[in-house]
Amino acid sequence: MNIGIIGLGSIGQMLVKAFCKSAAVPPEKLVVFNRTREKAERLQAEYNIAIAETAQEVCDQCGVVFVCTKPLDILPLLRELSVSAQTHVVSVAAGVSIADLEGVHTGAVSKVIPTVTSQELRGVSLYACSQRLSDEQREQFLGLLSSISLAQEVSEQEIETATILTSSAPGLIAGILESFAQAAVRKTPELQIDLARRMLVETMLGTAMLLQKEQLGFDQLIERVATKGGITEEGLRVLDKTLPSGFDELFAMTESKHDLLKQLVQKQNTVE
Ligand SMILES: NC(=O)C1=CN([C@@H]2O[C@H](COP(=O)(O)OP(=O)(O)OC[C@H]3O[C@@H](n4cnc5c(N)ncnc54)[C@H](O)[C@@H]3O)[C@@H](O)[C@H]2O)C=CC1
Ligand SMILES: O=C(O)[C@@H]1CCC=N1
Repeated sequence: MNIGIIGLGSIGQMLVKAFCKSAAVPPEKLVVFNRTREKAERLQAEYNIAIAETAQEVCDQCGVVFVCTKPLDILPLLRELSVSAQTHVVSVAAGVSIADLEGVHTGAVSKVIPTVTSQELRGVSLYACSQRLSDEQREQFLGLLSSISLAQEVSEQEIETATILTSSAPGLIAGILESFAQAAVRKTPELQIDLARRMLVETMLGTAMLLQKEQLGFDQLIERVATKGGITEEGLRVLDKTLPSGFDELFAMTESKHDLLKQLVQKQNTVE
């Protein structure tokens, strides 16, 4: 069965690369369409995927179609298309619900929140499916997500907060690391910023591996690093003072943005 991808921005491209890297989908069975054809051609040069002339062609040729456009482009695009009820439509958009998707497609629909880290076959794909999926469709869908990530089913109540932890997190972590590196250089200008960044990346990789390989809890790792009466303890005290309120604000602001997006999507449902 062919797998379709409409929209080749960050996430559409990640899916192409990850499905090819994991060998979950033979490249010739990946059928893609992007508004700007050059993006598709660049990917084709590397992966030998098939390029469709239109989004409709993707839907006509594929049993599963990942729609990877921006949230406000999802429903208008699906309304324009004529998609067989046999086709499983998967939206990756934040703020577009299963009910929204069921309103524009008569067949099976799912929602997945992928992460850019799945290009390295790591990270978590959050997903929620409609009741309309057959056992076979569900198994195939899970197989695809599991080939590129840890596939985690979540309720639509959980998905927004979980999105911040899994899908926004690579960007947020990069922001935290940049701030960490900049502060180090402000403190000690002799230290080169690029060296500070490289040190943090290597340290982050090592930290993640240690946590995972030894199945350490965060508290256990802290205990291992923070020598009693030592230096790290002082740093942790500062973080305890400043981070909780910062993260509370982060979740409040991202929730507001999710709410705004959902309102705009709902407006698209009522305009006709
Ligand atoms: N970037 C990320 O890490 C994540 C993004 N998402 C979701 O993925 C979706 C896409 O996000 P990005 O990839 O970051 O955006 P992007 O702006 O990089 O990509 C959107 C792509 O869709 C194409 N496009 C727009 N309308 C189209 C149409 N009618 N037909 C074909 N192609 C069309 C654009 O040319 C562009 O290449 C959003 O809905 C976002 O919520 C979800 C999880 C993570
Ligand atoms: O920032 C965004 O809107 C998308 C959804 C989650 C990650 N990136």
